[in-house]
Amino acid sequence: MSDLKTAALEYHAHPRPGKLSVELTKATATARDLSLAYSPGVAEPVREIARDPELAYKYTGKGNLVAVISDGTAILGLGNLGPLASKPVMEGKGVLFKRFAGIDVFDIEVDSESPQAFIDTVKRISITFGGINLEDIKAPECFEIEKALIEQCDIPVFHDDQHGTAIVTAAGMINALEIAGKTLSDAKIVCLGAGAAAISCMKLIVSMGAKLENIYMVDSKGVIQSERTDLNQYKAMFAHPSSKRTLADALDGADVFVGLSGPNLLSAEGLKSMAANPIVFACSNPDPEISPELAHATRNDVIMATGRSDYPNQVNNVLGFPFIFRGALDVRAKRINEEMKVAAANALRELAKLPVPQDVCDAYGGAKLEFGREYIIPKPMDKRLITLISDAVAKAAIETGVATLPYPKNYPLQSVDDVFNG
Ligand SMILES: NC(=O)C1=CN([C@@H]2O[C@H](COP(=O)(O)OP(=O)(O)OC[C@H]3O[C@@H](n4cnc5c(N)ncnc54)[C@H](OP(=O)(O)O)[C@@H]3O)[C@@H](O)[C@H]2O)C=CC1
Ligand SMILES: CC(=O)C(=O)O
Ligand SMILES: [Mg+2]
Repeated sequence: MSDLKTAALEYHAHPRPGKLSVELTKATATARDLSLAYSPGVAEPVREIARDPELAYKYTGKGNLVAVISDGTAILGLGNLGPLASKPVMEGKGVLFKRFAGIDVFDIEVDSESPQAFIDTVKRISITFGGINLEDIKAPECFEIEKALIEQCDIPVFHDDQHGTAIVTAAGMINALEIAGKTLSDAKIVCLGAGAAAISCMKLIVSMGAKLENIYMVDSKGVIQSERTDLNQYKAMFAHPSSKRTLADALDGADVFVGLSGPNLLSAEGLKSMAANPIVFACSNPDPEISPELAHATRNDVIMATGRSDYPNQVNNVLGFPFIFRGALDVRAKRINEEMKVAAANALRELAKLPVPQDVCDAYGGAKLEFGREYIIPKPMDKRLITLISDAVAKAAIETGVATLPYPKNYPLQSVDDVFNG
């Protein structure tokens, strides 16, 4: 077994299985404590919540509890391996929510026979939570599922692979283009993949200034263009007249490659045919569309990012979802709207340009990190993410009328330790 495989299995198995546990937040040492926590005292908040459902936020953990829910149909880039196999990833998302934003998570893996069964299941349990993070659900079903749940639930419902990925990709792409001396409005962009992540990423960058006619989306059957008759409505939004048919056709002269598809699908030849200072976001997990080693060996002017933690420029939704939910929960937003997403992308993009604190450099091997080809986007360990992104999201929620609480007294948060000092 490879070192990483052995270490990863050991990490998950020992000293106890999994990565998360439930912790107590109140005293439980005495009979008196138990008579408050459970019978008879627990009856008092029950009566209060029955009288006024909003009081669930006051007397239970609802307001800081997010459900991470999957059906296991698109686990990372590993494919449809079923709900149980998705559990390590969902627990992993729980780790990130807690570590970076102080948010409690129940991971829920749903064995559903249809999108409607999944929707019904999630709807029925949604009252337990302050928010719902949908994860690793394949396209096109994910679009219908998310839309229905947003309509039916009065808490934020957010498909992370769509919007978390889009926010982080947009931030990284705008910064990488700036470093390359290019602009989003002129960039020729190839997106390999036309699923949950790809469709949402391309929609967000169009809303931030990219031109639809400059985007070539490529699925497993080739370039998405007007003569295709096999496109679902989501792919069809990106069809335009073009003589390009293959990934190789699309890459010729392109400024940007975004991979949201699967492993090793971008060849050295394809990369060679791109324009000067090509930007390559090979975001498939765990194995990117092209390895950074091959990309750098192929061209010395490439600006390279992956979704992984072990290379520079990690374009991964971990830079988004913990902080976006933190901001949304803290103003009790009813939904996460487009303005909140754009605010998050802009906050992330701007943070990359600020001087990087020494503790962040130390967590990544000690070398000085500075805005440039090897540092286009902040690192997940940067404590300023919660300060800036959660603040931007909360303010956007307030400004657009989806917040039901005022700007929090403890904002902007200086660290995750500030969360309950409100
Ligand atoms: N770095 C990050 O933060 C994130 C990365 N991702 C990565 O993006 C990838 C897709 O995830 P997601 O969108 O959720 O999954 P989906 O199942 O929704 O979409 C997968 C897409 O990949 C396409 N695809 C698969 N094989 C090929 C191929 N050989 N050539 C061209 N296209 C191909 C599929 O094409 P078709 O439509 O023809 O079937 C489909 O459009 C995964 O690898 C995942 O790890 C996802 C979210 C976040
Ligand atoms: C990062 C992530 O959510 C994915 O690869 O699916
Ligand atoms: Mg995912």
